[in-house]
Amino acid sequence: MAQPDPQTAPRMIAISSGKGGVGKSTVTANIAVAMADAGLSVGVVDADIYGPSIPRMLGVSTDKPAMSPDGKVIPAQAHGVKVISMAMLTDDDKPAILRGPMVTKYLQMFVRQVDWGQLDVMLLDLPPGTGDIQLTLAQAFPLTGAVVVSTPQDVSLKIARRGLRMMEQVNVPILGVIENMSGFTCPDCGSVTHIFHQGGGAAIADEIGVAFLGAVPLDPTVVDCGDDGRPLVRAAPSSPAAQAYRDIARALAAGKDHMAGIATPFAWTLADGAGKPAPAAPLTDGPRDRLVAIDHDDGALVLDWADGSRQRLADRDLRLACTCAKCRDEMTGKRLLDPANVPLDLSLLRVWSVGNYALGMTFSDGHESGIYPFGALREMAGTELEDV
Ligand SMILES: Nc1ncnc2c1ncn2[C@@H]1O[C@H](COP(=O)(O)OP(=O)(O)OP(=O)(O)O)[C@@H](O)[C@H]1O
Repeated sequence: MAQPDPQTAPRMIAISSGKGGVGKSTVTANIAVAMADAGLSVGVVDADIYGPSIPRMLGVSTDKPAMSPDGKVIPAQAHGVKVISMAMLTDDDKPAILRGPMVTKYLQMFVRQVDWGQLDVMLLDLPPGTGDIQLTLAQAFPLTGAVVVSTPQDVSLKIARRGLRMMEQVNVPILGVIENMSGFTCPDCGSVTHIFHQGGGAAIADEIGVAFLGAVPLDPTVVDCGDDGRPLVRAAPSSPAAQAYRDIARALAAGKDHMAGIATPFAWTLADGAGKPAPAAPLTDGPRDRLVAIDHDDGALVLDWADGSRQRLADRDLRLACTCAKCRDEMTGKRLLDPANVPLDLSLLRVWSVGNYALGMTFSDGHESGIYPFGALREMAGTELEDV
């Protein structure tokens, strides 16, 4: 598999929320147009498979998309933004009833089988919650990071905190928190009055140690704009909410987090070295569970971590540590794999990235269903040398 070029791979940003109706899709549509207005090439994947609303908000047709001569789906386009959505593949009044694996298939298709051209930024409007689709995305794609949208009410903020923790667990960097419907914009004089609590989004961002990207005021015009397919940044560019969207878009487009750690995705065949990721520049901050280099030497995988430590994990130990459903009972955690059945001379054949948070491996006994999260690898007893 070809490695993405950090210079040309788009920033892939997931827009998420702990609960529905907090304005995540409205934020996505507006910051996409604000980024396009700033000269960036922007694609939006409406990953809200069960309730797609991006086409309506951007005013794009939900007709079945055309195909390019090389068999790719041609995205719709509006306000300088390319869009693909489930709404283009289903009838308006038929809900998408899909099981997890089908959702994964569609999302893969939306990202990889669409004729996006050269994008600077790809925004993924996630469905609300911390379920299957969010995990699927984190596993399947090398997300640059995720943004969490919340309203100022305590319940919404509490749920947002859960979303932030989930992203942390799967090693998706959190680019920041957006507080939406924060204060009310008077339709007559344009002044903003804080009718709910204020500052909860900033407090959560502070608590988790991530950026607070901005507060978007409640503005009745936003609703009409969403219904008319003309985002607020176009319909009322001088309103406080439009200004807030533009500031958020600028902060997200300029982030310095891109491709921190080794570039993903990669698939490395050890025998001939094909696809081996190049070492990344050392990181001065960020999570310690981030790989900056990977090698294989004398029957062991050698992992260099962001905090400067190096770990050597023997091929056979890695095979024995597999926690897939064939090797470990999912309910009791009891090991099902009998070490006597694992050859002493077993070796590692292939290593690949799983999202931004784990490695997949093929061993010489043909086993390849295990996923090794970075956190779990770090906890494995190997030879760990601090500060090499
Ligand atoms: N800043 C705002 N001021 C006023 N209305 C807003 C604002 N942001 C969003 N809305 C309105 O709130 C409603 C919900 O917004 P939206 O569909 O973007 O939420 P969502 O979080 O994507 O919801 P879901 O994911 O559950 O579909 C819409 O009617 C939208 O126009």
